[in-house]
Amino acid sequence: MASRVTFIGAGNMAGAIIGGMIDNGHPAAAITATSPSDEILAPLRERFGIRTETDNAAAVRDADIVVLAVKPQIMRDVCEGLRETLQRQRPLVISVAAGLTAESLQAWMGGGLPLVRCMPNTPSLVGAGAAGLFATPEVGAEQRDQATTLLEAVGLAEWVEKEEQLDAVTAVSGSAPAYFFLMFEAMEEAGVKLGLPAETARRLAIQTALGAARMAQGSEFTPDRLKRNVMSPGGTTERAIEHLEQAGLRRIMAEAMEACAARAREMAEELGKR
Ligand SMILES: NC(=O)C1=CN([C@@H]2O[C@H](COP(=O)(O)OP(=O)(O)OC[C@H]3O[C@@H](n4cnc5c(N)ncnc54)[C@H](O)[C@@H]3O)[C@@H](O)[C@H]2O)C=CC1
Ligand SMILES: O=C(O)[C@@H]1CCC=N1
Repeated sequence: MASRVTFIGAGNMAGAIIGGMIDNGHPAAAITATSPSDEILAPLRERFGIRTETDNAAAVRDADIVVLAVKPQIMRDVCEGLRETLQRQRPLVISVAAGLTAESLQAWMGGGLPLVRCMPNTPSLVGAGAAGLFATPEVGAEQRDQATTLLEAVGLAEWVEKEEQLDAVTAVSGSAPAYFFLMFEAMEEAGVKLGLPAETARRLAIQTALGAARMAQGSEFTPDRLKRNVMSPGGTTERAIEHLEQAGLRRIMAEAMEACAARAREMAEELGKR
């Protein structure tokens, strides 16, 4: 029988995982999402046929897995509100919140719960998510498999050994869809300047990213080798790549990703256990 999964919070991230689960055949009747606002829940009910609930505790009562998918800033209130029910029910809890440490989450939930911290991303919606997972000592082998099954249903799931590695995962994949969307915007704008209609430039840029990702995924060649295969000596690509390297693309990426991971650490400090 499929696990009964309750999402506390029904926003972008929960919606993306739910959409991916439904596409992958998880029964809609075994998925519940909560939000204080039925206006948020109605479209999810209509689109996916899942169960919805405005009362968090009621939605947790029959859950095998509870996914905490609210903004980090309200996580403490939400966890404290669920403490009694979670301690009684003892489901596997998966937090997708950036930053918030297992120590804080456990303290707010009353402690000792099987807790997985997960950093997913929104391409989960189309089955192409990339998630990092970290298990606390309370998580048994079967629950680890449950978390793997849930996240693999919507993409790639990679376990990390140390909790702090999740901040790096946030920089590499959690936040990273936005880097590529920014790149699409920039390529479209530049394509328009070069004389293409915006829609044509956008379609070509997106299809090229898809093609490059599919070629690189599982390839026997490194990205560097694949890049060199496009660069004819003295040709056009060489000129573009030289420009990107000289303009400091690698440094810019490193700095942006360090800022991302630093913000996750900062959020853990700001919002952490009190
Ligand atoms: N958006 C993204 O790409 C990613 C987000 N995350 C994490 O996912 C979490 C949620 O982020 P988003 O989905 O982007 O936010 P969002 O703002 O889209 O969704 C939050 C949801 O929580 C609901 N909510 C508010 N108060 C609530 C309460 N008391 N009880 C239950 N539900 C409540 C809201 O109605 C909303 O549906 C965050 O902790 C974030 O760090 C993690 C990875 C990627
Ligand atoms: O921007 C954020 O804080 C969340 C976490 C990773 C992606 N979105």
